[in-house]
Amino acid sequence: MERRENLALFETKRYEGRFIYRLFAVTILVGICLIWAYRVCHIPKQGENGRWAWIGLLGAELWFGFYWIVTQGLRWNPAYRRTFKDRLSKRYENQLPGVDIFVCTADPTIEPPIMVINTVLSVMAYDYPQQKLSVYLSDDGGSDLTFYALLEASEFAKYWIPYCKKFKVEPRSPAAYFRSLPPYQENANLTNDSAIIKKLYEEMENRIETATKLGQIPTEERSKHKGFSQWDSYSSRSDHDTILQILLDGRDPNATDVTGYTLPTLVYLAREKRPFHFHNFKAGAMNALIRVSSKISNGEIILNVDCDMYSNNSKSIRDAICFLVDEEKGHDIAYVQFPQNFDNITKNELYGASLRVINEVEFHGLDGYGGPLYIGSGCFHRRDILSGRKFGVVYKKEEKRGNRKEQSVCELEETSKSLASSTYDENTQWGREIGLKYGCSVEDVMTGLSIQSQGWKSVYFNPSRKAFLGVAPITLPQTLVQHKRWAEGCFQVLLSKYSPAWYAYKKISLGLQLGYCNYCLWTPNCLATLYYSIVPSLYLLRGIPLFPQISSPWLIPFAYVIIAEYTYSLAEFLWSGGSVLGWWNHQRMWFYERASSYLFAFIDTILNKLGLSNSAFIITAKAANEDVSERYEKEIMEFGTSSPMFTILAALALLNLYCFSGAVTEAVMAESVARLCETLFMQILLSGLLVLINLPLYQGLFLRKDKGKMPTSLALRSAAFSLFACICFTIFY
Ligand SMILES: O=c1ccn([C@@H]2O[C@H](COP(=O)(O)OP(=O)(O)O[C@H]3O[C@H](CO)[C@@H](O)[C@H](O)[C@H]3O)[C@@H](O)[C@H]2O)c(=O)[nH]1
Ligand SMILES: [Mn+2]
Repeated sequence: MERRENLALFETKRYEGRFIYRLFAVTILVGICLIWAYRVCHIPKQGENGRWAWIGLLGAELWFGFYWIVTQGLRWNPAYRRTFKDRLSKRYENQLPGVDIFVCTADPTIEPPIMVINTVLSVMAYDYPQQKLSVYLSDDGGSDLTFYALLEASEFAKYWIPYCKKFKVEPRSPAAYFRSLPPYQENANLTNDSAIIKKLYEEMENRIETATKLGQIPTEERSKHKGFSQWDSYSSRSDHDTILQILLDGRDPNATDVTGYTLPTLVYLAREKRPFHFHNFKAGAMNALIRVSSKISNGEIILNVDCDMYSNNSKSIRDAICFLVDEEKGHDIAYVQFPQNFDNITKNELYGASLRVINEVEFHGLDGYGGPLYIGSGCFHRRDILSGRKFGVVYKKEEKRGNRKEQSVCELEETSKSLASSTYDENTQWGREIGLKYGCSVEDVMTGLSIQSQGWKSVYFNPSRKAFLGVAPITLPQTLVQHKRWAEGCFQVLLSKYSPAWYAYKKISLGLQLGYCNYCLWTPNCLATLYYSIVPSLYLLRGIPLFPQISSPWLIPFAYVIIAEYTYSLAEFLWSGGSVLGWWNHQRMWFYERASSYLFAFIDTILNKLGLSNSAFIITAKAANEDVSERYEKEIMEFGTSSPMFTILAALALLNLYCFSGAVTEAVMAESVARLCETLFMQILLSGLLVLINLPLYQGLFLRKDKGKMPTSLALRSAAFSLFACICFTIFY
């Protein structure tokens, strides 16, 4: 017999080089302490120039140093996982758990139905016993167009799934698969099967796109399916009954694909919406899905994906199950989170949307301390834990599916509908102790933290063939708005009952607490960043030094920390598979997010706490017009709209341009370049770097003519504003 270790369904490895990293981190910490010491020892005396600016810098540097320590929780102890799917098949092939897959969509215009059903098809075609698979589409848009597309998909699936199995197709989203075929196959070399399936797909795509464009479904299609009658009582997307339709029933012996094999169950759900009942965004949708699916398929495992995140790896469901059914270590694991990757990232990732370092470094770090955050899409959960099972309570395998067998599809639909009513949650524990948490714009992070705080572990699995690919935002305003929602949500978590800073204390490991805080403290970063990007530059304009002179030994810790940290961050980025220019673009986004998204998130969270505003969920667009897409492909920054975020970014960029050029001109005129460099070197460097990183913004303000440039009114406004700030400062200081 094999030894027990050889039979484990997964293994965990620690990163070998972590000791070298730790040594490096200690030297940085020494540098940081020396910088603090310099600030404290050299505070200008009362009445001397720059005293308050100096104290402010001390505050900013204390913050940055503290935040740097927090980020160490993500790098100190990374873990890497590997699964053994062959062992899983050998031991469990006939007793694999049922898996319910939830796909969420919310708006047919910014989440086109054709994209949604490609995701649905990709998860229907998982390499998994089909009778154990159920796919639910939750449509918060309540759109008959999306329903129509799903109906089409349920027909196409009968050809697509057997085709995928026969040819071991990857990826199993038809659109992505046909895109991935090399061009020469386009015409001659397509096998007969491929040609047929491609034609079927294109015809379906055509019908769906036409309907979407016209905004209505052909009458004959409408009359073909009784499901459309549920829209008769529909008045608007925020006011309608529950619409529930079991399109394919896995129990039905006639619901088979063209080769006679069972198809997965496929369900369309638009939960009830009423104008006077708050629907809690995605968390509300997920909770309705948990309840409805418990009646219909009651799969032990739940996978959630966003409607744009198709499965790129037909095996990942088995990977996840290796963790959850492992006899020795499996029962402590509540969820398995896969990274979120995107298939529309350009070479140098202009908007830093790849989440590269988070995926390749930081989440492995979290995994070393008890497991990653739950970040929504791409996460496999145990149903009973989401439904409120507490850690330590012995799991009783209850009778599955209840009396489902005796019910007809119609009965089942009718009895399940009430579970998706808009008032179901009222006066229940849903949204609090059961299901996903309400009231936070990152419902997932808060839910994951409360699960981990009970004692459960989670697992991060990052296979080399990416498990899920989605659509990243392709304009600057979309990116900044998405980051604002994330930052605001994470800050809400910090201030909530489930705060990683106090609630989780001693419930999760210190490393994991730091890891959570790293994200939960994104928002307050805006203050120190704004301070650092404004004050030293203004003082440069007045010629007042705020950093050590170039000949002073105190410059060494500054130089060391800056050079070592930037070199490390570049190395980490390259190691994660990025390019040098990609890193540079990331640095820009780092600055933009802190100076705008996080600032607005900060203000909104405070207002929210004071009861003065409500946070909304602004859904990220997944489609764009050709003009915008073209500029995205060329990596030209897209501004386009007038947003208060841009006013701030533009004002900051221009302020630094004035200060930098002002200082340089003065030095050249007074022929005192050497003296200037000696005393103000760090400030020149800082504002010079800010000018350099803002080059695309200056172009957008003054040089470009296309539709993606900054609006002229905004350019004038921010130019005037920053000029005014500089003049006031020089005159009145
Ligand atoms: O009222 C709503 C609003 C949104 N959604 C769905 O939620 C998903 C995420 O929305 P998206 O606009 O794509 O937000 P992202 O910022 O890209 O989403 C990330 O961040 C969210 C908040 O943490 C997570 O829920 C997601 O899974 C994660 O991919 C989409 O499928 C939407 O259709 C709903 O179902 N109902
Ligand atoms: Mn998304």
